[in-house]
Amino acid sequence: MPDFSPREIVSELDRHIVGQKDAKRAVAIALRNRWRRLQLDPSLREEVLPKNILMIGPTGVGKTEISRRLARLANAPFVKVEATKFTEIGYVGRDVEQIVRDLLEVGISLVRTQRRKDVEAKAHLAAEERVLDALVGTSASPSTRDAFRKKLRTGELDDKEIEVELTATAAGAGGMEIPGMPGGQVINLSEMMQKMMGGVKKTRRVSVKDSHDLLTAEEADKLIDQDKIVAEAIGAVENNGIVFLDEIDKICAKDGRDGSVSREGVQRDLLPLIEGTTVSTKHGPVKTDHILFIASGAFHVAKPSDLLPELQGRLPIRVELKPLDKDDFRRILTEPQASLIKQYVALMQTEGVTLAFTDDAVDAIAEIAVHVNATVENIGARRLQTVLERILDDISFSAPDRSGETLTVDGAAVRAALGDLARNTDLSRFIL
Ligand SMILES: Nc1ncnc2c1ncn2[C@@H]1O[C@H](COP(=O)(O)OP(=O)(O)OP(=O)(O)O)[C@@H](O)[C@H]1O
Repeated sequence: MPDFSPREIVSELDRHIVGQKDAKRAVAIALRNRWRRLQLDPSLREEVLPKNILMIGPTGVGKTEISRRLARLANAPFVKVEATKFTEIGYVGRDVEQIVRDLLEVGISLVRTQRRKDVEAKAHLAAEERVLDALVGTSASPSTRDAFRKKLRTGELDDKEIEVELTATAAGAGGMEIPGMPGGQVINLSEMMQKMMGGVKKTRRVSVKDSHDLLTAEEADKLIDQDKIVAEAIGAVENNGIVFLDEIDKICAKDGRDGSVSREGVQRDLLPLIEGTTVSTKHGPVKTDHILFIASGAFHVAKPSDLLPELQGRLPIRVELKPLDKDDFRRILTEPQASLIKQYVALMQTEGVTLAFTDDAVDAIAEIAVHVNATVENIGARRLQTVLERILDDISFSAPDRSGETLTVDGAAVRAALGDLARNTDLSRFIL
């Protein structure tokens, strides 16, 4: 786990998210607390529970984005779940445990990617040998092999087709849940087959270029110990995992009137996960005590105090995210490291088109987004995407024919493209 200070975490989040200082501070402290906890004596470490967070704010103002970026920064397994999903018909109480199983799958693929990277150089060489075997056979003289190796490295042989034997790995292959069996009792057929037959081999015809990634991944998997990956992933989930529970306000009302599952019931089901329980998964038990839960909701109708008292107690840190105004939109368009405008400029660059936006244009886009949010529906910063897409529709379509040109979008162009549309509420309901 990286040992960033709260200040460093906030400044890292600042590179992607505009404003929302309180929320950034809260998640930064939560992350640092996890690092602090891991420095403690093991006996005390078990006692320190995470201070889960309740984010309150309208849609599209950065709640998910802050949590997702935090997870990426911490290299932490992360899942986002809509709490309302569990009010659907057909829901059975223990489905909430699936959250932890999903989190573990995310953790496993995170750890596997890291470990693959660690052995990449070695795996790369081993894969090269296998490509050479396929090209010249195993009995070719060393000088022939070397000659081909050179050609391989310069990419001369990229398009040549070869036959390679690949193992159908258990990795990623789904397990099969047996109806009626308690959750987590899963039979993984491909894993069983592998154990019985020592791996199922399959011959595939692929180009030299494509074979390389496949073989490197396979060689890397041979170099890493799968059991260790699972053990490490369980550790990462238990100590470092983050669950983002969206729409928690929607499970506040006392009872679903439409025959769906009682909302309070869903809160009760969620409670043990947040309080700390052990969930059985096909990879083994996972303890949830130290998983960080970030719950989020608009709380337009229901209030945090409408949640079950036990749940309120488990979400002690409350942060409010502010609605975004025109100035925020202007900054969101331009400041973040991969802001929407930077993305469009880069995309057009691939066509040889130089796209530029004047300050006046950014101003006009922000203004239209605020206007449509106010008159149609407030979807926060997501509105910028629909507005920009509309403005750049023509340019996007004709870009391949305009290679070499510089296209400047100014305020007048924005207003010309959208002014009438934005003023017509009925029309913008469909288009913007
Ligand atoms: N303050 C912000 N700075 C930069 N980008 C933002 C900001 N707020 C929202 N966005 C962008 O808007 C989009 C939606 O934001 P996000 O997913 O965080 O919404 P949210 O607040 O979690 O809403 P919901 O509860 O509906 O999921 C994302 O693409 C995000 O990058």
